[in-house]
Amino acid sequence: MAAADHLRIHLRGFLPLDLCKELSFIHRSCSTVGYRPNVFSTTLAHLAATNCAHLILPFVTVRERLKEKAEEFFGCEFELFVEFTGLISWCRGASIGWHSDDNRPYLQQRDFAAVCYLNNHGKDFKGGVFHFKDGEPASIAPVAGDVLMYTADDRNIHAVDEVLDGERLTLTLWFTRNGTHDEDAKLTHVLSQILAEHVRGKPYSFLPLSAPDSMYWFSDGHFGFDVRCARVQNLGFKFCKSKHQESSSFDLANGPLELLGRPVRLGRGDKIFDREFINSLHGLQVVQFYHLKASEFLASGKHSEPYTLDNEMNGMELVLPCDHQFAGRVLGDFHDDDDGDDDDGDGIWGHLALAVSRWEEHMGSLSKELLMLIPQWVTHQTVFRPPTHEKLLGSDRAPSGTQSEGATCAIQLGPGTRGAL
Ligand SMILES: O=C(O)CCC(=O)C(=O)O
Ligand SMILES: [Fe+2]
Repeated sequence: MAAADHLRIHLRGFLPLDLCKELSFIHRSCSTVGYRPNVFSTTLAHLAATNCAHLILPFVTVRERLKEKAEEFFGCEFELFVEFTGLISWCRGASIGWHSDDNRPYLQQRDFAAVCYLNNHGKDFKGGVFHFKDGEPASIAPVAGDVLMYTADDRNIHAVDEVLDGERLTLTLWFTRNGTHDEDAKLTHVLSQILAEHVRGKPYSFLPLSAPDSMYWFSDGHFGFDVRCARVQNLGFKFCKSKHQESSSFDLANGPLELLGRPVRLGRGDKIFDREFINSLHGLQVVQFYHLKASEFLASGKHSEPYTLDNEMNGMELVLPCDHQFAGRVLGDFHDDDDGDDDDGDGIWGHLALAVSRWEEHMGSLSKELLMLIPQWVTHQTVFRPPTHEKLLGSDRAPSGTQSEGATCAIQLGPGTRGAL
């Protein structure tokens, strides 16, 4: 079958909804301001650079399945490399006019694209419909779990309508025949360094490391916000000072946003959750994990872990130059009908306490899995899921080709660690 025979395919329900949600969790916990106006992105290289290499694991199986599907459909078995993998979200105002995906000199290696939709047009965002200039299907309104694959050349000129409200989220991959642009070679190089440090006595830590503050700063030239603050705010929380912080003793050479790289606590209303997070990204990941898991916590009947609250909010909220109204306009108000959480305060704090320990367990188990896999990945210069590894991990990974990839969330290998293995 020649590639010319098949230019594009719309695959419905290719990604399980659990995986869509887990990838959304990763994006909302780790994204930085993206490469174009009104866009946020989370690349695998960024995850590796910010102590979050273990969060590459939920991508591995779907990445392999997408590459296999592209090779089969476009008739180029064993010829393709993944050139780029990223979570990309477009917020209000983002759009792209008619283009092909190889339309710049530095993009000419791109042969095929796979765009996986992680949320729904109409429900999670308005606008953002995809159009091909010629041929069928002509227009695609994103549905969570659907994938669009197409050749990256000018036989697939396409455009995306402006996003009018909410945040439109995709997992986007490009494939190439050119091995010098192999993303896996770059990733395995970085991961081998991480493993070498771990072995040499700097134990792998799953506590996130902040990138420079400028990477989280979103601005339209007049107003601005820090995306870490905005995403915590969007779920009803705010960053508060650490209990031990004497702000006067800080030398904030680069301004108040520096406080987001230091220990923080989480507040809601007039109460502070009395737990220190190593930095704002750590707090943000736990809040997003709480949101991801709230309905599961309710259904399991496990509602709470012990927690204490500090009622002294006065003067404790971090004063940052974030325009929350602007952030609300850009990112939209977050609605998720099935998070299962009502707004009664006690339930929220109990669930947050539960999320803290479950987050540690989950990240601890992903980190162990990553450290086990890196040697094989480095040997083969490929990021892959060895079949024997699935068996070792037990029954929570169904065979590929079924609704299976979301299962990484279910793995729990034991009690929480303290962030370093
Ligand atoms: O997100 C989409 O539907 C397509 C985006 C696109 O065309 C691109 O990033 O080149
Ligand atoms: Fe495109």
